[in-house]
Amino acid sequence: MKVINLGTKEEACHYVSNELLKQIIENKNSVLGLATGGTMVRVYEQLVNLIRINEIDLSEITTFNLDEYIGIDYDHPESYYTYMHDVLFNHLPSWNEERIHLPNGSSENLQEEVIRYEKLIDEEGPIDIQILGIGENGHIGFNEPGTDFNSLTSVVGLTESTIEANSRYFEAVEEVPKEAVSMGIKSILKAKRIILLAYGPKKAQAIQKLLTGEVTTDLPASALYNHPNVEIILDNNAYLSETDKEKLDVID
Ligand SMILES: N[C@@H]1[C@@H](O)[C@H](O)[C@@H](COP(=O)(O)O)O[C@@H]1O
Repeated sequence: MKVINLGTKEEACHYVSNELLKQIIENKNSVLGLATGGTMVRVYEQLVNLIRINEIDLSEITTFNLDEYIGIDYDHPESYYTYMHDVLFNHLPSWNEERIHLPNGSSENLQEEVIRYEKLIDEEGPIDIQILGIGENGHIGFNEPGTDFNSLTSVVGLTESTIEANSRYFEAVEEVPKEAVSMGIKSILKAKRIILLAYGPKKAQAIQKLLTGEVTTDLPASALYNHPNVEIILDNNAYLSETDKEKLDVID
């Protein structure tokens, strides 16, 4: 695992958008694993600019998103389908909608849906680059603490802490869905290369735990130690110096 502190949010996001760009330029049939959350908004803004400047055709690119809420329609303003279209897909005309994949959290048969999605990843994959954010409790995708590292795409319950953290995107905490369809930890680790991006002080504690090197289901992101090609991209706020760590112990 490589851990790189790029100092600022802007630089950290730029590293990720630039690696996606390089992948797309290298192979016009690339398969990208995409993530949502506030963390990725700037990455996608930068990527849109880079793709426009370089006049890149995206029609052969395949994308898979990590997760989608259950209990809100795909056209709900806070669905990940809406997020991805608002932030990335609608800004570039050459995406091929048939190659854009998100789990369908509104499916009437979720058991079939999770099998369909995992099978599709296997058929169209492997994913060349999977980008990840991290939850304040160390979740990746919507794989909460306690999730088996062998998990495949499934219906998952969200913890109180995730519901609370994600309530900033909804009008009230009661409106945050309590379940989602998420790629599992094993599904995520099928990617050839993984880049996890974390910035800001709210992620410092999860990153601090990750960097202890302990591999435990209490911290889903620690499963990444079982993958040979992972980069953790940070800013000064998410990466704690020794002095900062002491402060964190005091807070604990
Ligand atoms: N399911 C998503 C994750 O994929 C994301 O990485 C994380 C962090 O979100 P944010 O970037 O808004 O802090 O939580 C959400 O719940």
